[in-house]
Amino acid sequence: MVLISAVIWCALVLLLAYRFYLNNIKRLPNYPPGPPRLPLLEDYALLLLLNYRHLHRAARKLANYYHTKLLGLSLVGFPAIIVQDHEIARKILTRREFDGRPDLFLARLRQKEFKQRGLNFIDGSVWKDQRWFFLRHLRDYGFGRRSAPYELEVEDELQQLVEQLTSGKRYEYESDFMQDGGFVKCPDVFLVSLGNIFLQVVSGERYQRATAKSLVHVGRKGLEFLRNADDYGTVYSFFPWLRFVFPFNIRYNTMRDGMLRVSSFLETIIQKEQQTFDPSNPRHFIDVYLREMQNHIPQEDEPSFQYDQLVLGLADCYLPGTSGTAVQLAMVLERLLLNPDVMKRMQQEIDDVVGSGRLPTLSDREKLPYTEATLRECLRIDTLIPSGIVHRTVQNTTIEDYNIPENTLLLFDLDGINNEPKMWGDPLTFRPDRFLDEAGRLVLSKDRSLSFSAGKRECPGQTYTRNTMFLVLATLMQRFDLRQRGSDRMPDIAKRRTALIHGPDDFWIGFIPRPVNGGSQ
Ligand code: HEM
Repeated sequence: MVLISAVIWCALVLLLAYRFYLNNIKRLPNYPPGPPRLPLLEDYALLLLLNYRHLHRAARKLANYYHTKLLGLSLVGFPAIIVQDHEIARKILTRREFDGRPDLFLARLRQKEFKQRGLNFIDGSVWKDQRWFFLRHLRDYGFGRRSAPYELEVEDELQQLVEQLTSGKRYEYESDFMQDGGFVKCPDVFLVSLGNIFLQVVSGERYQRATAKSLVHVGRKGLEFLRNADDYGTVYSFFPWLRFVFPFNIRYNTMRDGMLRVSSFLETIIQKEQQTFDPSNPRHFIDVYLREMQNHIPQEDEPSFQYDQLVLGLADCYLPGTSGTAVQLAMVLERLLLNPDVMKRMQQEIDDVVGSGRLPTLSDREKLPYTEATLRECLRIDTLIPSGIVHRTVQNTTIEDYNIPENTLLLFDLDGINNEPKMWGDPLTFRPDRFLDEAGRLVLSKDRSLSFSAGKRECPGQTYTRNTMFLVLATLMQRFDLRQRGSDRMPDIAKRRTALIHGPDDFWIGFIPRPVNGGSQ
């Protein structure tokens, strides 16, 4: 009897072990190479062990170890593939079966009631409709295209930035990011201008300097989300209940509070506009969306053209347009501190073409190829979103002869691709000239970077971002030299961290006015 029981127990244990092996460790047939699927935190734990500061670099290390450009992992209960190669990434990004998004808890925690809303983390027909509507109608108010009235507003906003940097702090709230001697904290110093430049499109209004405290506050909250989330879903997408457990609740609360503050700020703006809304006379994007909400008959479980979709859709634009772009600009300034010759050459170009009697405009852009090339080099070498935003396969498919099941996650090592030695030769050298020909003309085909991704999910803010960053950078270079505080060290690129975005910790920098008659100092 004892023997029979022992045999039954052994068989049971073996059976359970075999099931565990099949479900958790055995790799899918003909699946890209990678480590075995580990229990609990799966390969996320391995990435944390290899490089918890930069998960995308940990994945690259594993890909090198397995000699593959397509690394097969397992994340949040799904098979996952990390694409390391430029050509393969471009091919995948243009195939429709890779356009889905996974339903991650990280995405849901951004919404008040944990609903899947916004533009970043929805898919299917709702995503197509919403993305189209946002882009189509934001453009009407100047987003990502030439528009004389909008450009005048942007110019006025940048004039205010120049005034602020020249005259120093005036309001109490500015002491958090402005010190005597023209020193300001990055990225905070850009939050008001970038906030206003975006709000002009969506609400037709900008905050005056005296009342712009809320733009700094909400920009900081956005940063808290971007600096605490990560591109692999965070531990909360594996175990959402961890948000109730100390000390995991701290990071969770920071992310959630950050996102909810951004949303509630945008809600305040929407509600203000609702009070004077007239459907026959739309004044800006919010009005156009509110009008569509009135005309739209909601279907069950279909969030198109509903209030909470407007809020999170705007948040998905406001966050990268302010906090994200401010960090990218902060990295531009770091590169210029490290490469003063590049800064001098840009200043010379701007002096020659624009002079100092007016601010640079988008019409000057073609005649400022070195400035444009510098911006492109910054976006390449310092890839803001190193792994992009995770995609999902919507059907069984293949990549490079590997079988890829439906619901596989896809991450793209955009940072690795933008810095591939094979493609760039000397990727770690900051060299804007790589985008110019012998005559100093910009050659767009030389810019094969993927900082904004590609395909149908490509960043819809790309043109808007390039326009805005060009104007900010050209204005700053025309009007100021950069200087560090005596006690500060030169930027150390190796000290940066990667969360959802890559970037430095906050730092201080001095803007020293240049002579107004043009010419470098
Ligand atoms: C330096 C600034 C920016 C960078 C580097 C950047 C980069 C990216 C990347 C890599 C993606 C992922 C694309 C994919 O899934 O394949 C993305 C998506 C997105 N970006 Fe940007 N972005 C920036 C600024 C902006 C701005 C200013 C806006 C809007 C005002 C914006 C709105 C979006 C939206 C809505 C998506 C999701 C698109 C979709 O899922 O269809 N981004 N961005």
